[in-house]
Amino acid sequence: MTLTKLLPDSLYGTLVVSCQADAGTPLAAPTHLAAIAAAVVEGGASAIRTEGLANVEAVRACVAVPVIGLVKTARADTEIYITPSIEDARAIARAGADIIAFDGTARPRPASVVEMVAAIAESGALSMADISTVEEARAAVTAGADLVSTTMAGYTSYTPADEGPDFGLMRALGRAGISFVAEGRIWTTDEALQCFDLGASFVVVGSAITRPTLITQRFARSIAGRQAATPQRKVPS
Ligand SMILES: CC(=O)N[C@H](C=O)[C@@H](O)[C@H](O)[C@H](O)COP(=O)(O)O
Repeated sequence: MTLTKLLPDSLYGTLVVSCQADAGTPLAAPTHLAAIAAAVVEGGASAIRTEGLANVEAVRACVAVPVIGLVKTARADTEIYITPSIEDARAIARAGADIIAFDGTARPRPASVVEMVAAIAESGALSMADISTVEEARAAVTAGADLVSTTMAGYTSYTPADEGPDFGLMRALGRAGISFVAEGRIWTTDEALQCFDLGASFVVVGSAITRPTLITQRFARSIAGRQAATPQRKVPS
């Protein structure tokens, strides 16, 4: 059996960590993201999901685990920003990704899901369709996607943007007999375990592990809220 055929099985029941940083933020450099990737692999991450060609290359060179690659591209002609085109997918494969994540939603798009899956298969990588509904998941599976992930739940105009993971979608995917990866707004270990209880093949956690600005904001806001409700006195001098 080829490595790519074995790959999804090797990730089954594990934690994958997404290492991404928005352009212009302090960690947005391939060396920084590769260092974070190495650190989370030491902590037990079974694979790394990362964005941008230079980051995929740097992470690939730095860790021995599988790399899920994508590019985020803001285009005037489409809402689709996760690996919108066939050329993007080919470039990510050349950068060394084992799995290529792409937008698998039903929105108008430069290349169809069928075309994206075919191009990714041709590149030798596995495809991961980022979906937001059961119908999109079903269409991606029919198109031959190797994995479907709940990544886009809450990020399309027709899905609810809850604070936490979309457990409702996971439950519905399970009921429909569709294998899925749980991704998006998983902030606690309990939430990660609940994803597995609902049938997730593996979970992808990003912000809660690798975005220190967001993690710090959560602590700072929570502490500021408490301070406003019950002000703490200063230690008497
Ligand atoms: C919607 C979208 O563009 N998601 C992106 C996909 O690669 C990333 O920004 C997320 O960090 C990733 O999906 C992990 O999710 P979270 O950071 O919530 O654990």
